Amino acid sequence: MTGLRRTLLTPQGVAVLAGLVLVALAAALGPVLLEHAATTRNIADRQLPASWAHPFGTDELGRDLLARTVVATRLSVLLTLGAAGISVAGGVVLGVVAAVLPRAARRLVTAFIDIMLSFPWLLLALFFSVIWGATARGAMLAIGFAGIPVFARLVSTLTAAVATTDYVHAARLLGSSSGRTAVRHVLPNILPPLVVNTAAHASVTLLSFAALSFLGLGVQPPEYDWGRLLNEGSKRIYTAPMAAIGPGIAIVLTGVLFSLLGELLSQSRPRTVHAVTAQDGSSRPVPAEGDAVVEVTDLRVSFRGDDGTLVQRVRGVDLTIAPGEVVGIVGESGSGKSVTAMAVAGLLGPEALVESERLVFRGIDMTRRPSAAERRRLGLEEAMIFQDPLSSLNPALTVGRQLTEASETHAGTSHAAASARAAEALSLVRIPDPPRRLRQLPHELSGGMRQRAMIATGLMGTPRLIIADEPTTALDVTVQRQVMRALRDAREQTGAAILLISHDIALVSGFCDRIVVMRDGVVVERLAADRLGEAEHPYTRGLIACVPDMRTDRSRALPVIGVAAQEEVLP
Ligand SMILES: Nc1ncnc2c1ncn2[C@@H]1O[C@H](COP(=O)(O)OP(=O)(O)OP(=O)(O)O)[C@@H](O)[C@H]1O
Repeated sequence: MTGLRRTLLTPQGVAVLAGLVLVALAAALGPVLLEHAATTRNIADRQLPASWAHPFGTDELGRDLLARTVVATRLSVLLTLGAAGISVAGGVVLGVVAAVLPRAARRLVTAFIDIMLSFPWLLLALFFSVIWGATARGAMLAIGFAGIPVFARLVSTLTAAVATTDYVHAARLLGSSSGRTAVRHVLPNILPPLVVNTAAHASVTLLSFAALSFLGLGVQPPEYDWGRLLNEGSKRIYTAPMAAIGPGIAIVLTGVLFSLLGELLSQSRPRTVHAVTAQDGSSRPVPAEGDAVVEVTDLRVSFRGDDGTLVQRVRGVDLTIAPGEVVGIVGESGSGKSVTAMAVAGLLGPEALVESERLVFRGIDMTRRPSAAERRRLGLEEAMIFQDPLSSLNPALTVGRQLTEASETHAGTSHAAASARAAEALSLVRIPDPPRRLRQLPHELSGGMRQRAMIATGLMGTPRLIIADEPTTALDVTVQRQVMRALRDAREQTGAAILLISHDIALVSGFCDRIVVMRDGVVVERLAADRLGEAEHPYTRGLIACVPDMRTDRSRALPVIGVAAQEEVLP
């Protein structure tokens, strides 16, 4: 909102606002104040050229064309808004449906949208106007429907992009239903670009109305809009040019205003973020010791390759995490660390084929769809911290809103109690001035603070497992230390187990109890963190050899992992 206000206070913003106010006044007051001048016939003054008395001249019945142009504002603008509304509403419905349908049906709808888009827009409008007839209503429906494919494509693309973001994954992890996720997380984030495009599209819609009315297919006498006036004036373009230029100016200026409004809205779009969950009680619940938090046996995850064949990316992984244990998964990029963690969290999408002998989180079978009660438990007991804190927080919601969401939803905590808990969680991860930070949007926090806010999100429930997927990769070294300290504090406070994913074996060995080394979808070695020196697998030793220390000869290149593993170039 601040961004919008700032943009509107620029000279361009003020000019656009003033123009829009003028158009709104003409639409509201024109038919009231000028109806008489616009409709009174005066045969003596017929077809006069422009003069001081009649700046746009008069028509063949002696009616003042300036008055008629002003009066026509209302119908022109209403028809434009009506048609744009139809395009947007139809586009949102079709676009969201296209984005959520199963793969085959989605392809069908997308192909239909693509075919519609391949026709020039005005051609579609002409086609529809033949169906609905040459009336003002028919033109509005025709232009509105012709615009639906444009918005359907925009919405399906935006929805698909938002649906794969970390904060939507996080919302799913917190047990948010599809409807709630769409309304709370997807819609607010596709709304700004949608509004921007709607404003820009309105100018095209206005021009299309003018075109249809000009062709005699739109508004019919005795009604008149700017296109109709342009049509009538064009017949006298050589003798009384203002009869056509007058309505033409109205069309162009209003169209430019709509375009500029779209431009201004796009400039003021905030860049955003989102985070957390909670519970009321004053004393922080400590999970009971007992069975393993995570039990994974023979996990296999496959994705379809470009040629349609299934490619196994995780191949037979076994993993057990005890309560409170800190386990690290290390391995080079593409080794399957994240996919393993996402499978544990139940966050892999339908594109992944997950098979396993056993995939259990605290008694919940993660291979099948969880029940409502299990979803609630998962929302409170699992926390996920992704690599990029900016993309893991919903940019459209305040930090406080994101922190309190899960506790209010799943634990039934009151808003006041959840807010107090959120402030407590932020202090716990050492974010100063929690009340102020809770009111801010994610982009107003620094990168390290955002990551710590994500950790605080996990503290709002009763976390049994915190999955941190490369939580410090995007941060500089000092901030990395703060984030790792926050993670350690979180563990001490809650007793939660931690699954830390990283390619940095030094970071993992300093933080974890146990290390699991993955390569090419397979676990190649398991080690106690304090026994790195005893690593046996050449790949693990290669990873260790790549970590520089105080004794490293800086004039020599570090070993390359693959080469180190193959040639066993090891310390
Ligand atoms: N949605 C997906 N569709 C197809 N392939 C995928 C998908 N997600 C992951 N993969 C593939 O699975 C393999 C393992 O990916 P994963 O993200 O687990 O690697 P990683 O070890 O976490 O590496 P990084 O540190 O780069 O994230 C990669 O080859 C990746 O391309």
